[in-house]
Amino acid sequence: MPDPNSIQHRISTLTARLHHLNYQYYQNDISEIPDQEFDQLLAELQALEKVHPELALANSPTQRVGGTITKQFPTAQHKYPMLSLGNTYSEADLRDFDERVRKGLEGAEFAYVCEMKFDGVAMSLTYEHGQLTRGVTRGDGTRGDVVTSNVRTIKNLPLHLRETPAPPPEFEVRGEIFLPLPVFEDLNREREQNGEALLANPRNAASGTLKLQDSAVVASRRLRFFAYSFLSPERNVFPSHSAALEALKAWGLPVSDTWRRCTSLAEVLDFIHTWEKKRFELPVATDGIVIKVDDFQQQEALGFTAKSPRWAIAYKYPAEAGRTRLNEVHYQVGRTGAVTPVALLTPVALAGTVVKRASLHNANQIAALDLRLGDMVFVEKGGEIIPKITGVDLTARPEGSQPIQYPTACPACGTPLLRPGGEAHFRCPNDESCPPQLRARLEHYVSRKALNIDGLGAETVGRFAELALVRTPADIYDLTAEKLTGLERLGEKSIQNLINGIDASKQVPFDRVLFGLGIRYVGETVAEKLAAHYRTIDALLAATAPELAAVPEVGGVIAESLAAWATHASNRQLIERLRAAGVQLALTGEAPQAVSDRLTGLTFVLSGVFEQHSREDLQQLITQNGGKITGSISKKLSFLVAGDKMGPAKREKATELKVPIISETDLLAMIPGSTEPDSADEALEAGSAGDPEAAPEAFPPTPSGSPGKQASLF
Ligand SMILES: NC(=O)c1ccc[n+]([C@@H]2O[C@H](COP(=O)([O-])OP(=O)(O)OC[C@H]3O[C@@H](n4cnc5c(N)ncnc54)[C@H](O)[C@@H]3O)[C@@H](O)[C@H]2O)c1
Ligand SMILES: [Zn+2]
Repeated sequence: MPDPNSIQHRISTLTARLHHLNYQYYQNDISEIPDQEFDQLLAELQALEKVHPELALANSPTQRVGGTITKQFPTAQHKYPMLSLGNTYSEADLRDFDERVRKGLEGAEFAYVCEMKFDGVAMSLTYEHGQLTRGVTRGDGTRGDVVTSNVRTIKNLPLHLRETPAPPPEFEVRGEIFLPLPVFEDLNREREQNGEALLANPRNAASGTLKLQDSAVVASRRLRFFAYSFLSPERNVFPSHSAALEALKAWGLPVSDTWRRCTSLAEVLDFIHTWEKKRFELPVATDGIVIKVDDFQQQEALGFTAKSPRWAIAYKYPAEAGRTRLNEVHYQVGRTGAVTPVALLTPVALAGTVVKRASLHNANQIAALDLRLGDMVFVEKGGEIIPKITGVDLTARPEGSQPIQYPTACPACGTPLLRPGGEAHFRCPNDESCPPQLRARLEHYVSRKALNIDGLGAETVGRFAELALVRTPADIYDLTAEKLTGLERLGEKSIQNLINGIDASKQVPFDRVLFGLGIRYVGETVAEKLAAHYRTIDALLAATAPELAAVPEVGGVIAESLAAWATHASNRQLIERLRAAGVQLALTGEAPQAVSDRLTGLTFVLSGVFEQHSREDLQQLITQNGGKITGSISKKLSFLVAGDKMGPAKREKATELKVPIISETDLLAMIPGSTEPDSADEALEAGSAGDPEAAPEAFPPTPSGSPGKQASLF
């Protein structure tokens, strides 16, 4: 018997991790890991909770639908909860599902309906007397956001239904809102040209669009809808799901005609195999198929778990792999000089998109794969994540090919590259004048989490850099309307907006300015800690490396990097020019700034002694991220954060009330940035499409976001 303490620990770690991933996924439209990995973690938690139900935390992600509601829209209660779907990647699991259904129906005959699983945003629509009256998102499954005016802009969605056969006076339709693939590709092409980060997938794009407040903008985005379920207060309107689908179609609702009624598991598997490749010809992203028991009475007999129906399951297709030729390796230079190799491939269709580039991470990986130009390589792509090369087809290796020689000089400025001991990346040390480094630093300076200059996005500042209008952040403050007049694509209004934005950025607090300087390893959290500790840039730059290293959260590596930065004359000069421009280089007020609202709606009790942070620091972290500290343990409490030497009474009470008990590490895991070594910079440099910055202006990763991908179904 394994140690129950370690199981309890694993359960609480998994719980916190999954809560965090759900938050990122539904609120911010960010997938930190591929779906398949997420599903594995969830399956592990389910398995542990099954064996140790007494250790399961209240609120467990195995019991809850992932999304929540936002503050931007009115909300409404769902008449019938909008649940999730159990899912699997294996045919063996489908056999088990079939077995369970068979048992549940006690040998009665039954049929399935197989449908494509559209990868968009779940929507509940109400029709009254044939008129569309309401559109509500899944939200937390019980309540959702009322987004009727946005939904009304969807062109293939009828506002009035056809009357034959007569629709019931009131009913609900559920379905998926999505962005057609060609529209998505257009959008990304545009973004690429503008130098903006690409949207990871059509689901993010659809979800971001639906969260917009301005329906006119939503209308311009060409969203579409597919209906896949019918619900009504009147029972027995239809005998079966398939009959309902036909009626929906007759009323004029868009129903994808890809569905099929299957009378055996063999037919279901055949459907799965048929669509495995063919689905990429559809104009909509799909990530699997949904299998539902057809007969409504049988559905009712089978019922639901807390989270999903027992009469349906989703089969998800595994990450797509392909084989194509490696033509070239391109070397990108990032903000801190790190050189990232990117493979340029003969275009290959993979997971519904055309893949032309794949990440190679670093020189070690090229060597490990023994890659050669002209090789046929295997490329893999999960739903979201940037494609990667997983191997070489040695049988197709061109004759006389030579291992790829990693460059010894910077591809942009020619400076010999360095590879400090132990690091994976080669670096261009010419941080003072290597053009891509300068440009990336400017982009970082104006980015949302740094100075967030209105009217001056990454794309514009990049253009200014190319035109030699700006070289360093200080040059931004020398821009004037005269200097900008006459530039292409920059009207009078934009110029005024930009100048106002630059002016407003002088009010941005010191910690964000410090972050904006783009000093290696000084990420958001470290910048905050340093600003809080030293209060002024002068005090900070006067500190020695050992002094810096003594600040909580600031390790030796960060300290060395900062101290080295401070010794450069050009950096000192930059600071003086920013000072002269009026940029905040010292903390002013006392009140701690909100950093995020990742913990909004959550309450915490801290108890015991903590290892990594003082209790005060943890309290501050929680409040800065929107959470609340309360004194006593009640049923409503979201989490008890247990430190060393926590009193047994507290633990007992929390256990009794089923309040999840989490560790300091679990808490920190919910607040990204609080634990990461700030070399997360490296990941950003690679320009990943999974990058948190991937959804800027046009698709705000809404601070108080709304559910992205949602499950509905009934
Ligand atoms: N990568 C991550 O970090 C991360 C985090 C959270 C969730 N996820 C992914 O999201 C999934 C869970 O999301 P979910 O709860 O929204 O469930 P889901 O997406 O797996 O399944 C339910 C959804 O399928 C949709 N759907 C599409 N076609 C349908 C059809 N024909 N019939 C019925 N429903 C149909 C519905 O909108 C419903 O919302 C997980 O399986 C995981 O892969 C990933
Ligand atoms: Zn260089």
